[in-house]
Amino acid sequence: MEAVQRFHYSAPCIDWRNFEGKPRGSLRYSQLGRIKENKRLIAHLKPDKRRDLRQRSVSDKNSSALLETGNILHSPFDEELVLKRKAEEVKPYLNGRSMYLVGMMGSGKTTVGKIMARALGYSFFDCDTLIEEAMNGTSVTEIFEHFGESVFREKETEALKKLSLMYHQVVVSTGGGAVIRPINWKYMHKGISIWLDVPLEALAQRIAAVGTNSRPLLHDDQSGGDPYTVALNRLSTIWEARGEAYTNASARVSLENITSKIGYRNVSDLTPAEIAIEAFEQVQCFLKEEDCMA
Ligand SMILES: Nc1ncnc2c1ncn2[C@@H]1O[C@H](COP(=O)(O)OP(=O)(O)OP(=O)(O)O)[C@@H](O)[C@H]1O
Ligand SMILES: O=C(O)C1=C[C@@H](O)[C@@H](O)[C@H](O)C1
Repeated sequence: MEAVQRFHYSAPCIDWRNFEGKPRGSLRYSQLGRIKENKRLIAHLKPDKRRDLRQRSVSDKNSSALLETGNILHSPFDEELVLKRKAEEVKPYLNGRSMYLVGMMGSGKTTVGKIMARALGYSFFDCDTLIEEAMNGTSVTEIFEHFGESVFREKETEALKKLSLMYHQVVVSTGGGAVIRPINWKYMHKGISIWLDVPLEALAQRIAAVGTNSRPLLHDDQSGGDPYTVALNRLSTIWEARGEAYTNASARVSLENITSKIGYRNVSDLTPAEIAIEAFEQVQCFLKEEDCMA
């Protein structure tokens, strides 16, 4: 319990809807002192060393000693507890409403969405998978190739409509482009939409690592650059066209902001569970605002 309290941080509620271009971390931190202290303590550690410490803290019976050296040196076990507790805090105020995760390709909607669903005791759906099932197992890439993007977008809207009308208490990982059609927002606003805002460079790194086979909009056989550069160029073009559409979401989870808040150096140091915890915090902020406006 104590470990939970040490790790606990409160999310600053920000009015990010005054969005101009790509948001960058510029929050007012209520716990700046603690963050600075954390930074000072771990600044000299490389990410793998920090992970090392986290791992050690799980196996070490006296793990509190490690935890006391800074709030960030928590173990996955602590993360689970915080996650569970956050989910329990939020759940009564959701009134069964579903959550829709939006964000660019590779932003972690599926990874984080599954964690959130498990913590809430909700079911999880991946919109791309539902479309593939509705097309008798035809993959997203094949749908794009054989039928074109417009058919895929129609199917995407049908899937979101069905999800929003037929299901409650679900977490949905939407396709990266679900935000571009206003009609889709009509369905997603029946629940709470959460934007996973990840810097393009981090997305390009993840995508370069796994390849673009299942992401037809990122295919680029012409440019011939290395996978990271190709992915970054394609993502930048897509971002230009739809970045602003993500701001329709009820809540924004900025990986850059969490990174500064916890005191990490890179967004790639964040675990999916840490991101899920922040998502619950931002949902709480949204619910409070909603309550004030009612
Ligand atoms: N916090 C994280 N740190 C490092 N890698 C991550 C993180 N979250 C997700 N990933 C990795 O990034 C890749 C994309 O993640 P995921 O499939 O969850 O994203 P997505 O938003 O659902 O993608 P898409 O919309 O393209 O289907 C996966 O290989 C996943 O393991
Ligand atoms: O960003 C996009 O437009 C897409 C993202 C994927 O999840 C798939 O929905 C499809 O590849 C299109």
